[in-house]
Amino acid sequence: MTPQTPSSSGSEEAKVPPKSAEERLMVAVRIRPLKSDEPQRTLYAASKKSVVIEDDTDKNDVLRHKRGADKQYSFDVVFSENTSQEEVYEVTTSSLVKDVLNGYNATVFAYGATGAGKTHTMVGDPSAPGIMVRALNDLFNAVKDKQDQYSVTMSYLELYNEQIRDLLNPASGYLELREDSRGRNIQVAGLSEISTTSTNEVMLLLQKGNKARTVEPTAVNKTSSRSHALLSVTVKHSIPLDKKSHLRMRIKQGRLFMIDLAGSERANKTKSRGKRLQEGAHINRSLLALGNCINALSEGARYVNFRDSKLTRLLKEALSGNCRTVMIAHVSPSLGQKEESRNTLIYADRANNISNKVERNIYDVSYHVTQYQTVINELKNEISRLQTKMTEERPRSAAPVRLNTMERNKEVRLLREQIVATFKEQMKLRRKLMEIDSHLLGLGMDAERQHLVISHWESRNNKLYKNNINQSRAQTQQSLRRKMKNEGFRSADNVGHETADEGSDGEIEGESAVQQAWGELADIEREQERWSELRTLIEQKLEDCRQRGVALEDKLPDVLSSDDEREILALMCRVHELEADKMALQSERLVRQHELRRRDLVILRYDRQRQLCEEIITRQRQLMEENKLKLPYDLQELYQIYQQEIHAATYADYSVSPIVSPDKLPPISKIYSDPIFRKSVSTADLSGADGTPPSSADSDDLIAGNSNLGNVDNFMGHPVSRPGLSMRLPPLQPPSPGLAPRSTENTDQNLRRAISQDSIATNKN
Ligand SMILES: Nc1ncnc2c1ncn2[C@@H]1O[C@H](COP(=O)(O)OP(=O)(O)OP(=O)(O)O)[C@@H](O)[C@H]1O
Repeated sequence: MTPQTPSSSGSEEAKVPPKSAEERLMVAVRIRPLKSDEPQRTLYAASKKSVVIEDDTDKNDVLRHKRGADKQYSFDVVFSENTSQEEVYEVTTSSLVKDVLNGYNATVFAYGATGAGKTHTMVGDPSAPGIMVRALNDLFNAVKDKQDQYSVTMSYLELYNEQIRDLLNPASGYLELREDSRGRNIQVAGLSEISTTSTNEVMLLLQKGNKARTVEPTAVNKTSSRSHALLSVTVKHSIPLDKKSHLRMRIKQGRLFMIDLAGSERANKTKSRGKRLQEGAHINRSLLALGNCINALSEGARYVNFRDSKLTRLLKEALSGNCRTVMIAHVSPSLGQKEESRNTLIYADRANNISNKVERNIYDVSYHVTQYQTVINELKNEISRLQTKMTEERPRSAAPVRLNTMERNKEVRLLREQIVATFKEQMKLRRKLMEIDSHLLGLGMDAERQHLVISHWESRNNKLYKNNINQSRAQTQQSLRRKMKNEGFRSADNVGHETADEGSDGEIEGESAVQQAWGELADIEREQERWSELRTLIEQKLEDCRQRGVALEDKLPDVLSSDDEREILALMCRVHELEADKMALQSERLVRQHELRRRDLVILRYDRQRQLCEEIITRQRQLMEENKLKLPYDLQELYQIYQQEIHAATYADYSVSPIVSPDKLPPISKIYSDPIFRKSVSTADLSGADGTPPSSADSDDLIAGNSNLGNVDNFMGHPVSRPGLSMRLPPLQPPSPGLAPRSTENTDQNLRRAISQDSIATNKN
């Protein structure tokens, strides 16, 4: 959603425009129509962006009237009483749906007093469907014809009396809200996430959920929602990064939350007693917590207490995280609801000041050969089991035909659909597992890089890192504490009196690099733990799904009676087989890619060795020339053959004849300055941009994988020389496929620092 221009608030003050990286919460106000039993109006839409609450003092009181006691509030948009459901959806939510398809998170929530029209806006009725129905419809229509690229899951929960219930599976009882130690990643354990791409199915699910919701009549609203309802739809878009195979994918994942809050209420107005009263108290408590959060956020408070209620914990991301959020505040125009309407407008006005940092959720994943092979084997087993069931097993009992043809056909069709559905679900879960494995692999590589930084530092300090990881971690922490203490002492005593024994800048830099590496490593370990847990969960789901499939297949022999039916199921198996074959082909391609990468590495190594030989020969020849040594004939011949070989390989494609005479002993390395040679030797950045022979510093840039870093020869002000090598050597590591989304820049710098420290130490010695 492109946020609308910020409007002035209730106090009519101009607002500071939001920072470019941030997006302000959009606030809309909807006024519901006056009811027949509500004789007097007190509130109206003054324009498309403002609402007026009339002063209810005597209109004949001229003096007071003149003072302009009517209060005007301005918002991003104000919907008057006769605004259609469609318009409300178009203005507030339709753009959010597009955003979600593009990988953004978005939330739209309805806020307001009881009976103000929240459920009408969010759910509506069959003749005037609300936001939830329209958004789901648009989402599913958008992905309808691209089911291979999109996966959509939905969940629907209610928060009733501070208890969470799954509206799609109410039998599951109360569910627990979980979050990590930092209060992030809030999840409802055991909530059903239903995966579907059928609009009809999703509408049925929504209806089912709405029926399960707790609704009771009160004096204010005959169908008062006694709970907060949260509908969540997650859309995952997988885009292949290599055109032919699906081995590397770019994933865009967006989530849309649609929330119908319960309305705040006054017990004397709702005439609530007993259970209703208790519900009202819970509703009010959670809305109060929400109000407090809105207050704190609108004032830019550094600490906002989301922990006061489950509602605020669930809304945390929408109010302060990576999420585009729209609040639709609902008000009644009735004089009898004036206080409630005023309160709603005040909170809506405050919410106008809240902004979120919004970014797209995009990440790349690569699938790996071994993962593919396991999946393919498992798929093949499934298929062969299914085939056995079809061909070998006849109906167990020579059962009389129990059902008529139509019923039987229906049964077979149903069974077939169920088997296909479980198969598809299995494929999806297997892909998910592969994604998780890929991510874990990426994390493992990240961890490896950090270990490398640390082990470099440790080896410089003559410690054996691998045997003493825990000890090393403790030592670094100890040294960090020592350093902090020193710094505290220094700052207290006024900096500028540093003594020589405090170590060189290089040591301090090295130490901070290693400390950073330990920090990164701890983060990576935590993330590894989280992803491993997720893996276990998906594995469990896959096993459940597989069991379901087996149970369905067991029914096959009983229902298949004609050869036609067997034929249809055989075709179905064929489709599955083809799917497995497709995966096998993808895997083969991956194997070939790996092989090519491995060979590239071997070539690079040979090339490096050859360059070293060239350098040695060149220097020897220089020495011979300088000392006027006569070459023995056989050596001369060898030089000649060698030179011809090199030039034949180098110039083959360019038809440039080498003019080199072995008698005059031109240095062989002269060929390095020839651009054609350099081009042919390697496409992997072997030469400097200006055509000069690359330096060892360039080589380090390659090792560190970052050619933008500064010159290592002058790293941290220290001259660093690399004896013996005047030419650039290609990196020994092949470029790793774009696996992990984590940034490696810091690691690279740290690694370079650690390596540079080594050289400094070598030079000093
Ligand atoms: N814009 C509207 N147009 C027509 N009828 C409306 C509109 N808004 C609300 N209503 C009607 O007003 C009544 C109360 O609305 P609704 O149930 O949506 O209120 P609510 O804010 O969800 O209340 P609660 O918090 O008690 O659940 C319903 O009968 C609803 O159909």
